[in-house]
Order: sequence, then structure tokens, then C-alpha cells
Amino acid sequence: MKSYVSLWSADPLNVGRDIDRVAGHADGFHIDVTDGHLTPQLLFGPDFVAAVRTRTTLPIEAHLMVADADAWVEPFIEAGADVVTVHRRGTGDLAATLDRIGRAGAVPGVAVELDELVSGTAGAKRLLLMGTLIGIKGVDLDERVYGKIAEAVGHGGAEVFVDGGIREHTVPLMARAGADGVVPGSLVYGAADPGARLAWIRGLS
Ligand SMILES: O=C(CO)[C@@H](O)[C@H](O)COP(=O)(O)O
Repeated sequence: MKSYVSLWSADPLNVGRDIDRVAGHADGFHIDVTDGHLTPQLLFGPDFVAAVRTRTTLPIEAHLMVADADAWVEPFIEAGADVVTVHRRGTGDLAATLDRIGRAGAVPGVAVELDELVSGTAGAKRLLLMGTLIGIKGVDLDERVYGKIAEAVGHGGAEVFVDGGIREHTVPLMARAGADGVVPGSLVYGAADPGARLAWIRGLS
């Protein structure tokens, strides 16, 4: 299984070091973007993505948890994002936004929140299934996500990732349900050996 490591869980005073620590075993990096409207948090703008871009050649996903995602698609892609994932609640016309992301040269993703259905996400090449409420970390998985993984697998051929609640006891069950990847945060950066933790995830299927 793949890992896009969440930099929200890195040490904010040592992000470059924390990128280097895991780059050999990660498949990409996940950058949470919040605006204090769609979610209560304030996190990471295009300048942060541009800085991460100078440090790694691995793909970067910008997860736009913002009320006006349409305003931010191009700035994040210009900053170096390879995958741009949006929420239905953050777009006026989801299909048009996904089309714009693709035309601007990035992989279009849709985040599916706990109370949302997988259907209605045509055009997404990545489905990011939320395992918790959005814009929070350090909380446990809502187990409804396992059923969603099964529903999402094969849905329009999109890759299926899970974000939130990624823990040692939940990742094997996600792999078994058919997920292609996860977005680990503290599971990696809280580990004594983050590389070994990622190697373990990579070995799961
Ligand atoms: O956005 C999220 C969770 O919603 C992740 O990207 C967090 O980084 C997860 O952190 P942990 O709870 O796994 O430490």
C-alpha cells in the first residue's frame, strides 16, 4: 500500500529534516490546506507547497479543505502540487473544477467526507476517503470508512486513499478492504523509525 505522508504531523521547526527522514520510503507528501471557514483550522498556503517542492521530487498532494477551492486550484499547481483534492462543499461545480485541475496539469481528487456518498465523483482520479471529521488530527477512525473503501474500489478507476485515523491497527484493515494508500501523520512521525514504519505500510496489501 502507498503512503502520502501528512506534513501537518511533521515538526514545524524541522519540516525539511522530516521530509528527508521519510523520502526514501514514502510515495508522496500530503499538505492540508484549511481556511477557517470550511474547517476551523488555518493551515498551509502555496508558499509552503513551493518550499516543499524545492526539497523533494516525490509527488505533492494539496488537500484543499477550503470554502472556495476554485480560487486556489491554479496557485497550488503553480507552486508545485501534483495532485489537487477538493471537497464537494468547496466547489460550485465539482465536475468543472476537476476538469480545470486536469487541464492545469495535476491529478484531480475528491475528498469524500464521512456523511457523503462515494457516488457523484465522476472525473476524480483520486478518492480521498476521510476517516475522521475534516481539519482535525489526533483522533480515532470512524469505522464507517471500511465500507466506503469497498464502495470506492473500482469506482471510475480512481485510486482510493484514506486520510485521518491512520493507526497501526487500522492500516491492515484498510489494505484488506482494498485501499490503494493512506495518509499517515503521527503514525509515521511518532514512530522511533519513521522509515521502517513506512516500509511496513508498503508491504501491506
Ligand atoms: O488531515 C488529516 C486528518 O484529518 C491528516 O493529514 C493528519 O495529519 C492526520 O494526523 P494524525 O491524526 O494521523 O496524526
